Amino acid sequence: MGTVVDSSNQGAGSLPTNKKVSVIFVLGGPGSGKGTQCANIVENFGYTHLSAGDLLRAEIKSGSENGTMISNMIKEGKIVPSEVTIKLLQRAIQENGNDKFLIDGFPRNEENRAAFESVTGIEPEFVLFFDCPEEEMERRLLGRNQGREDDNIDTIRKRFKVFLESSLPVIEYYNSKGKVRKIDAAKPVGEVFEAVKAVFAPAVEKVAA
Ligand SMILES: Nc1ncnc2c1ncn2[C@@H]1O[C@H](COP(=O)(O)OP(=O)(O)OP(=O)(O)O)[C@@H](O)[C@H]1O
Ligand SMILES: Nc1ccn([C@@H]2O[C@H](COP(=O)(O)O)[C@@H](O)[C@H]2O)c(=O)n1
Ligand SMILES: [Mg+2]
Repeated sequence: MGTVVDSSNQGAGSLPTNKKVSVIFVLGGPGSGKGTQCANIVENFGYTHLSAGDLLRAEIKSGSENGTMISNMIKEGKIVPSEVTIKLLQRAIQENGNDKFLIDGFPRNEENRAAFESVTGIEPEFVLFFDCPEEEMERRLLGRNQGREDDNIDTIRKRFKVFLESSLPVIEYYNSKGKVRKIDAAKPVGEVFEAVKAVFAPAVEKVAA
């Protein structure tokens, strides 16, 4: 458990200023199936899904002053400064009644990881890592058809490079702390979810016992 302090909400309003939350980071390369499996976990285990990428895309749509910068970074497959993404995550956590969150696609680099920890004081319960070969991820992204501006071959290659150079070291960091639960994400959706369930079920059984 960690505590999210909402400094923009001190002393007034209906949101709690300090909220204890349990967080699981959901990581893996672009197209590894993070969003797909988070939807299954939400349905079966009562977590709230927060996708950092979705929050950034919503921020662009909202007409925010950061919108153009975020949009340019996403088109280039680059990582948006932590300060921006962490504010969006903190707000989403504060505004949600749940206390259990899947944070999908974050932390994406060492700056994300260190800043989130120092700003929120939250350590993840564990990191769910969807491991998938690049050829399979590329095939999935090119077939996704959700109109994402970054699902084109040029940006996909840039995103793979960023994943290898900046995101994998974060997974290695958590692995050195014994926190990574690695899933073979190259299998069909149902089989991947069976492996995910095996990670979540023991925790639920312990609570029920
Ligand atoms: N195990 C799977 N087998 C085949 N296709 C899959 C599998 N999991 C997800 N997909 C499909 O692959 C595409 C990418 O999946 P998804 O959006 O869940 O990935 P993601 O990791 O969230 O990607 P991104 O990092 O780009 O947001 C989607 O079209 C999804 O339906
Ligand atoms: N922590 C993050 C997460 C995402 N981004 C940017 O959004 C793009 C799409 O992310 P998905 O998880 O939805 O694939 C990503 O390529 C980054 O440009 C980010 O900056 N920081
Ligand atoms: Mg996704």
